[in-house]
Amino acid sequence: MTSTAEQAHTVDVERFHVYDTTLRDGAQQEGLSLSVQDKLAISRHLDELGVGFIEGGWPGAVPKDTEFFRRARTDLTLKNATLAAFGATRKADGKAADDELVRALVDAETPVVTLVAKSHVGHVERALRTTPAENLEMIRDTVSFLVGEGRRVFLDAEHFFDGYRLKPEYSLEVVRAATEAGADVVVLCDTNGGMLPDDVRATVAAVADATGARLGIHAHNDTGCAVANSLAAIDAGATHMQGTINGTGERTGNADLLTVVANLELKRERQVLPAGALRESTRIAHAVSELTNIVPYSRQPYVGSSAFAHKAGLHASAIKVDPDLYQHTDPSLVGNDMRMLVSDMAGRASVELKGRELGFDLSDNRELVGRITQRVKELEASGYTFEAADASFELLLREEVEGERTRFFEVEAWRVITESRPGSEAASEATVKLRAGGERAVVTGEGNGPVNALDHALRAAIGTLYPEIAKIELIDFRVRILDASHGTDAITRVLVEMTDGESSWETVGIGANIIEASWEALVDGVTYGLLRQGADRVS
Ligand SMILES: CC(=O)SCCNC(=O)CCNC(=O)[C@H](O)C(C)(C)COP(=O)(O)OP(=O)(O)OC[C@H]1O[C@@H](n2cnc3c(N)ncnc32)[C@H](O)[C@@H]1OP(=O)(O)O
Ligand SMILES: CC(=O)C(=O)O
Repeated sequence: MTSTAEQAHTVDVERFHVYDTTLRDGAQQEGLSLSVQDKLAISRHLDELGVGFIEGGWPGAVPKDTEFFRRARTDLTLKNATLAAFGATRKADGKAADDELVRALVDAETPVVTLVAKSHVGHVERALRTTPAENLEMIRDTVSFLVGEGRRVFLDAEHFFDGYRLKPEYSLEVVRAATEAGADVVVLCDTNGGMLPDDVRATVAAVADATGARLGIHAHNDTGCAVANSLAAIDAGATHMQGTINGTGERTGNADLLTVVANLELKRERQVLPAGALRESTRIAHAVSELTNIVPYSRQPYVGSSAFAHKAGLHASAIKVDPDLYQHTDPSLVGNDMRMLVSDMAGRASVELKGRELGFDLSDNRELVGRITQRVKELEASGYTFEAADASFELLLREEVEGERTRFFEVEAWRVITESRPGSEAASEATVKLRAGGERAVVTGEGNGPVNALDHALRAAIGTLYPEIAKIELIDFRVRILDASHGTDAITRVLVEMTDGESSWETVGIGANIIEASWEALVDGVTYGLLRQGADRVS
């Protein structure tokens, strides 16, 4: 079952196990439901990242997981990772060989089986409702049966840290029983996620000392310390780390594997993934977010879109000298990018760096940069926001650089009416009057709402002159009332997101009237899209 590539990788994988449980514990997150197809796709990403082990699920208990392991045999070719099936020790007072769920683990045909076992005496007595001695027997019997079936066994010692605090001798007995029966690694689990790094470090060191077993760590994030606890355990000698991509998992989640791995490689100088693989982490974090249907967390360490985004003017001015002055590491090492945010907190350096990001060299024009900075501050004070509307900022910047606003058409007027009749849904009709290519157009459009109707009318008015508009699509529309105390009199801010299928951009509009704000954002969005498409201006 081991390919040449696997053998070439064996040394790294064995020295330190990066064990991914996104497909099992990660899928225990509220709201997350993975199909077999999703699991296969995520496995391929995990393999590209170079994790050593992929825990695919619990065969026999969860039908989808049984099917995943069946499909994996034919549909999954792994270069780096080894598949692990997860399950529990046999039931009390039975035999592992006769236990249906244990047999399902064998039937999954994975090289590795990870067994969850009780290691807290209180859980043995109250949750398993058996004796401490029988629990040890369940562990010995199940581990040795699976080893006899040719499986490599890892043992997840559930509630280990709480159990060790209550009755250390019993928890140590569990570690010894598992290793004596043939388990390769005993993974100490902070199942309830209540530990802090000092407890974890001290316990792992004491258990290693008392048993000599190879230890792993499985940390949950209930105290916000899952990553710190994983690192503490590794510092204390654990050589196997379990985590999930983006930290998904039961309750508050598991240790984010990407953060732990980046910390090990970049802060501890311990290579735990194949050379260069860390640079794939941002891409893989986003691919897994997509597959798990979870909006990426922008403030996620290392891989989040805000992880290297800089808003404060003073930060930007230092970054202009050297990015290291305000960044803890080089974003490219994890496949991320530095970004400048332009807002009312920007200074000249922010605008200059943002300009550079957009392809404008403003370095020798202090007066121009100062003017743009001032305009941004004034516009933001009136309700605009440019950090979320890069495209509106670029149009403003071009206006200042080129001395005129980029326009593909001149709007003369627009109007919308919305009609509601009993028994049918309200519908809108918009009229747009504009000039483009030396011609005047007066066009109407219908839609299920006023913005939709305006969008249709605008497209109809310029579609012949600018066929590129067919590629441009409105994909998101967000409205925010800026001064809630004014109720319906308040200023409204609208953010519009558009795409041409290759990339997306956001624009902003404000107004006392929601439709006025929307129209401004819509026109800027279409203008920016035509600019991106390289449309020839004919107005
Ligand atoms: C810490 C973790 O996250 S471990 C992973 C947890 N994951 C899951 O639970 C997801 C999959 N689970 C399932 O599909 C089901 O819960 C099953 C198939 C495992 C069990 O289902 P059921 O038999 O219907 O029982 P239920 O879900 O109520 O679980 C209780 C049974 O599990 C036993 N049990 C609980 N913990 C363990 C354990 N660590 N090892 C072995 N058995 C255990 C209990 O003693 C009880 O057995 P009993 O019915 O013979 O008294
Ligand atoms: C095994 C496991 O998922 C836990 O103890 O949290």
